[in-house]
Amino acid sequence: MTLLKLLKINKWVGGERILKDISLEIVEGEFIAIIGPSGSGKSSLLYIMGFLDCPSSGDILYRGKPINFAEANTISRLRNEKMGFVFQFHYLIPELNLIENVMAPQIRKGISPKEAKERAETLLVRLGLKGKEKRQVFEISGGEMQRVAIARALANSPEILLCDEPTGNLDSKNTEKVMEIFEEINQEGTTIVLVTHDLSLARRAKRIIEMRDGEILKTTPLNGAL
Ligand SMILES: Nc1ncnc2c1ncn2[C@@H]1O[C@H](COP(=O)(O)OP(=O)(O)OP(=O)(O)O)[C@@H](O)[C@H]1O
Repeated sequence: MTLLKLLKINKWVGGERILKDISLEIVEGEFIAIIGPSGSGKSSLLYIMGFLDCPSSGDILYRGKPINFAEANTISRLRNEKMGFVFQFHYLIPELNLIENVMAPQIRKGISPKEAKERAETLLVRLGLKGKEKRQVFEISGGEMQRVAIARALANSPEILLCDEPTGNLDSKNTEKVMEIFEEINQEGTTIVLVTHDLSLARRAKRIIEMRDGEILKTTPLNGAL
């Protein structure tokens, strides 16, 4: 089943066409890596996939339904309920402790505090943070912060996890931990799109999309491409 379909997506920024006629289909359960040189449009494409930015032209379908960027409420509900995001910087809320950070998106969705707390606890344990649930964000390491960010991204059991250089600030040991978590949740059925500079990480995905100058240069293997 196709989860996300992009059809002839273009994005213009300040007179520059940064995405050029991008067509792409993401099937449920895929693990896709997007690679390419700096400035090739990887992040811009990921943002559009996550409805964080709107295209200048082209169509997007989520589970076959056209996305209308003018419907802000529908878009934000889809984003909150179906999508998870992990960025290079964790964007955790410093005023909240770790468990509260993971509870926050669930509370926003209307889940009861009791249920949200239980799920947050389970996720933090799963991500190796047992016993640190009540710590403040500044009381844990960078690798741990990124794992809390992943727990938060998984809090609402997203259908798709969109990750922009999630290991960009991590050492090799923490990078490995994060990649193992991604592989694990992908095996459990979560679709993943990972933007990375690192070819060795990209090779762990099931499909690699290579970008250059706002275009898809190559998709490996070729079968999923439109
Ligand atoms: N908000 C913006 N304003 C102006 N130009 C932008 C903006 N966002 C992206 N661009 C331009 O669009 C192009 C693609 O940027 P993008 O961040 O998508 O590339 P990238 O492949 O993710 O790069 P990097 O690997 O360095 O993060 C670049 O030329 C960039 O300068």
